[in-house]
Amino acid sequence: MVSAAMATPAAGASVQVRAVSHAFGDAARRLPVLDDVSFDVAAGETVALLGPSGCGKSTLLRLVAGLDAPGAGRIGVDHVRVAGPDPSRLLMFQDPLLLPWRTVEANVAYGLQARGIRDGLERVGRALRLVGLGDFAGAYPHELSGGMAQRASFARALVNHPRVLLLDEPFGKLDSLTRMTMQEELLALARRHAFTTVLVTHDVEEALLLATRVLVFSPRPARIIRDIDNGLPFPRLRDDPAFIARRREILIALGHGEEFAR
Ligand SMILES: Nc1ncnc2c1ncn2[C@@H]1O[C@H](COP(=O)(O)OP(=O)(O)OP(=O)(O)O)[C@@H](O)[C@H]1O
Repeated sequence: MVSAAMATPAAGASVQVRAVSHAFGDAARRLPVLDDVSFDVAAGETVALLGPSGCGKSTLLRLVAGLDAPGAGRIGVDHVRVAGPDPSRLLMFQDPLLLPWRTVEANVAYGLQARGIRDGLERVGRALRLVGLGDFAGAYPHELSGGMAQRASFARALVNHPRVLLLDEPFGKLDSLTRMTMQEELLALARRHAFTTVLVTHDVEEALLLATRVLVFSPRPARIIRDIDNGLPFPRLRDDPAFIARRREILIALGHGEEFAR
């Protein structure tokens, strides 16, 4: 569980996505994936990206991470053009991607060691306690449950003091109860440390529980078809009529018929 006493010195950065278009392939077999996408994420805000499978959400996240450059348009963080990956902008996937031959502590320390950061182990200990894995520093990934492995992956991100966390369906492989716990923990972490979060999810409820704003994308090539300000107060309750109404609005925007949107 998340410890209230811990603090990381990260503060969120703002993100600017301006007229971004992107395609894969060559002139003969061109696959347009993003079509003139523009949005801003304020520092500390959590924005959820929802859209049909294969529309281009992960591609957009990779562009914000700086892993690829957009075909057209511009991506900025704190109004500085993104020119490549940076530890302050971290991408986390559905799969925790832990190295099986390293302990949890060594997995979390990996990026810091590579960058030669001296107080690395202290930072690792803090991050592990923050995600409730303080007693599992010496464990190997095969000794962890799915939820614990994803927590270790979170710790590996937090230890870098990220300013922007880019989450690509981070809870997609977890059972529904672990998923709920992890959602609550992410919410607590994001609110306490004020890092900026861009969350790709297929789960409308997850988007509404966590995000301050929900962007709904069209089928590929992805365009923003709805930008929903999710001003629901915390704690957000799934059975709150306002929550249900917003969920219905999003499902209809995603093209689901009235009968399935209830
Ligand atoms: N490196 C690549 N080379 C060629 N095509 C790619 C590449 N990466 C993604 N694509 C294609 O781009 C489109 C968008 O993929 P992307 O993974 O961004 O979608 P997504 O919205 O995240 O999908 P899902 O919700 O199913 O994860 C898909 O048609 C995919 O096949």
